[in-house]
Amino acid sequence: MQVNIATPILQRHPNTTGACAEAEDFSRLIAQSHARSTDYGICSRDEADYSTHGHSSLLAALDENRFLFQHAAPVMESLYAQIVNTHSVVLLTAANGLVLHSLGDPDFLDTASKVALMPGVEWSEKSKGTNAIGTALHEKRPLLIAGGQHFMNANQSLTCSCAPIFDPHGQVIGALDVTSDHRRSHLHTLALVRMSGQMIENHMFTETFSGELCIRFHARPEFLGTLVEGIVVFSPDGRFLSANRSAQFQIGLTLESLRAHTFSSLFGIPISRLHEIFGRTVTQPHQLNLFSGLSVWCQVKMKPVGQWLQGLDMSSAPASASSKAQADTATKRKLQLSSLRYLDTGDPQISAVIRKLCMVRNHDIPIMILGETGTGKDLMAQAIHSDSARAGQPFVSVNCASIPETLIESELFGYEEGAFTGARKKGATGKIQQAHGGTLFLDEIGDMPRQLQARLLRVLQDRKVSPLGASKEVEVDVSIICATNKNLKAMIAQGAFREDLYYRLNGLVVRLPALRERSDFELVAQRILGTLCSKKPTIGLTAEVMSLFKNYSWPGNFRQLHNLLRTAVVMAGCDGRIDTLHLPDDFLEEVAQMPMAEPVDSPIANPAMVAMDNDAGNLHDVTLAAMAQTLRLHKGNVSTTAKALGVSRNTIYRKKDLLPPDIWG
Ligand SMILES: Nc1ncnc2c1ncn2[C@@H]1O[C@H](COP(=O)(O)OP(=O)(O)OP(=O)(O)O)[C@@H](O)[C@H]1O
Repeated sequence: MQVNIATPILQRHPNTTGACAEAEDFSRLIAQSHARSTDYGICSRDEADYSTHGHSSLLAALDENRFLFQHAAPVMESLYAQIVNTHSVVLLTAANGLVLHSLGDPDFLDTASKVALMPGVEWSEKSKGTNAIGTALHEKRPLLIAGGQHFMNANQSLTCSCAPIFDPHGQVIGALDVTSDHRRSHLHTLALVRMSGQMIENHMFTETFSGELCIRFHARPEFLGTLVEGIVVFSPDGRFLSANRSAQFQIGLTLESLRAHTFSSLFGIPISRLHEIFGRTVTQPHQLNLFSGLSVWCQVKMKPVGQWLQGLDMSSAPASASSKAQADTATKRKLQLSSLRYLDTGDPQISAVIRKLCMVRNHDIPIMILGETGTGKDLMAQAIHSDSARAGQPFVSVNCASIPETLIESELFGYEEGAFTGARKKGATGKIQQAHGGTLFLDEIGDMPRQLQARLLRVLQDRKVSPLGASKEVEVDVSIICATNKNLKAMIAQGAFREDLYYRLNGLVVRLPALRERSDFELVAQRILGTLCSKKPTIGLTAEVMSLFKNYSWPGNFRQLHNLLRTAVVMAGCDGRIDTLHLPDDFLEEVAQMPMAEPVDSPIANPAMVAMDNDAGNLHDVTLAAMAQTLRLHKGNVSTTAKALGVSRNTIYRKKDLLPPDIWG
């Protein structure tokens, strides 16, 4: 087979200098990969195996790689936005080369290879021979594999740029790849892919070590806060925990070698001097010298002095294997318990909501959760609290709809002894005060009586509460989350809800999708079954039941699904399979009366399109008009527009050139 060795590798390897050495290095790498491919028993003339791993394996892989997926998905969107219309596909794979997610339009490929760029197909070297994904994962370095450099003839129409992705502990957990037709390849694509991979790694790194002492540095101050800054984290007593790839590069040591270091051995000063030098919890850049003599600008994020000193052990002993293991275990435990992440089960709308919530975490921005009844607003509020710095403090929930109007004032604000007839002898602390230091969750805020809305507004503005009958106000420090299934804007228009209160509460508004809108139904149902049968559940749903469930509208959302499954599990037993005979008659009757589901791209499935079709007549024009209108409504956001119209994002991207340019966000 002809191997093209002229294509330069776009990565400067630490042990080589100059383009010649790089080309030699690369041709050796390709030759070794081809030899491995032969050893795996692959023949270059074989027909490529494009079979998928199956839907349930893919779901399990998505669940297992949720941390990676959650951080990679938004980066993939922006990477794709940069290469849209270049006949390319963006792929995310797990560490074994299994494609987890793809963005883009493989229409440029012939039918067989089109299928290969889909979730569920494995691109390891063992399965496809030399290819960018499998070989980059094997070599643990970014690679561009073009046309004839692929081992199998079947893949030689492709050019692929791939960067492996490392987790915050230096393990390869997946790969990011852009694949295009080999005649349309661009050398700069690999640089884009590498930068995007680095972005994903930095996001994961920062989130994993959010509570640790974090030093960001670069030799040039203008690079602080950019993708290329080094990030290194230490425990409060100065033991090295981890460093991102840029930090390893700048310091000139691998993660393994860095583990023998402490803060003081790396930066040449005792950790106890950090507060003296930097003074505040988030600092201005300051110059320090690395042990190699290189002077770098540093920005430090650390806990306030009191908390800091509590954890400070001045011994600064080097990190032992056991301390690393402890740090790893603590990080893993934190990841497992992070309940926002637990709720992120793969639906893109929910992932987007969780991403936004993570961005505002710990900024005490009031959060408003919208959604139909039973969509998990309460659960989400608890997850926000337990993932925040206020997690150890109270989470106090007030259901404004369930407390009688006459009692809601005293419930919320509390009262002093003898404040009113029937008051308790010693008075009572109101819910707002009970939440001091923690989070106050105002559920069904749309049902708050109008005269109390003004009092609540004052509390939010002044951060003080005055219990009934009290002469003094009490200061309160609470983070506010509210939820409603009502249309507050319509209520404002009708004078039933105060506009000023609305704008106090809506720091970040998130909408939870209804169950029928979610794409992760199977995983969610399996999770609920898991909670209902705690001891090694083997229970599942028959294909017929799953199909019924997927086509049902679920007006009661999770609550309804939960109740239905609870009864069904009792009937079927935890080792059985839930069949239609385990479902309640009224549910089956309702399902039987439902109209047949329409294909999602059909105008019949989309009332907006139907309405316009009557007026216009040319379906194509109507479709474009509906897309333009919806894109405007969603401020150019393709994902939410696609969801609203019930079409794929690709359908919208395909029409990009036909839509007015001013509507893109
Ligand atoms: N993502 C989820 N996975 C599994 N079960 C869930 C999920 N979200 C919510 N539930 C379950 O659904 C039920 C209703 O959830 P929750 O009370 O949070 O909904 P809600 O939107 O606040 O409802 P309402 O508007 O009626 O107060 C609860 O039993 C909850 O445990």
